[in-house]
Amino acid sequence: MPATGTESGWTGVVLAGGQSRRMGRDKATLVWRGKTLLEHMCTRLQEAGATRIVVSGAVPEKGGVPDRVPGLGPLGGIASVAAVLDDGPLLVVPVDMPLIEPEWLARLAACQARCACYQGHMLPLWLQLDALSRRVLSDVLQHPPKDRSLKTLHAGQQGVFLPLPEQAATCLVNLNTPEQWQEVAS
Ligand SMILES: Nc1nc2c(ncn2[C@@H]2O[C@H](COP(=O)(O)OP(=O)(O)OP(=O)(O)O)[C@@H](O)[C@H]2O)c(=O)[nH]1
Repeated sequence: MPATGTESGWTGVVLAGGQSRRMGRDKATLVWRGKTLLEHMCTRLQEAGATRIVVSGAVPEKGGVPDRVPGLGPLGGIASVAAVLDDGPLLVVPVDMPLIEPEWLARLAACQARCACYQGHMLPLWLQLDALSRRVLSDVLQHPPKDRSLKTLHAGQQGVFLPLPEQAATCLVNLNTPEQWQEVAS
């Protein structure tokens, strides 16, 4: 199990699989300020209070929980991680948001919200898993759904979002393309 930390508290999960097609190279291994994006995200989660970090996706040289059913995107990655961990709280983040502020992750981890939102838009990858979403995830691996959107995890769960305030905008930068990467790296 490629995890570090203790068995108590909450587990931070970094989604680091996928194809990085738009970027044209593996986003997890891009180096920014002397560290890879994957290392940055692990650090952010630790700073937010995660007592264990798990990487989702077969990341070369870093270990990682491989996707059990390839091709299901982030939903499949999260389901694969949830399947190998105990029932403790999990907080999931993507690998490509290096400006994420630990403060907001800590707030999400500390409240009952399932997911953060900003200006009315859900941030589906800032995700906290509860018993219900774990049940949905277990079905995902056995019966892969047509709709692979993470929104399926939140169906019928309106009103359980943590709204991020205006000042959180800067940490929502998502690096998907070489242009976005250049902007942050330069
Ligand atoms: N474990 C796992 N993680 C994934 C998978 N697809 C995407 N991710 C992760 O989910 C987050 C959002 O990914 P996207 O930007 O939507 O997809 P991507 O594959 O990284 O990039 P594109 O190919 O350009 O769409 C990133 O942190 C990815 O590393 C997958 O199939 N498995």
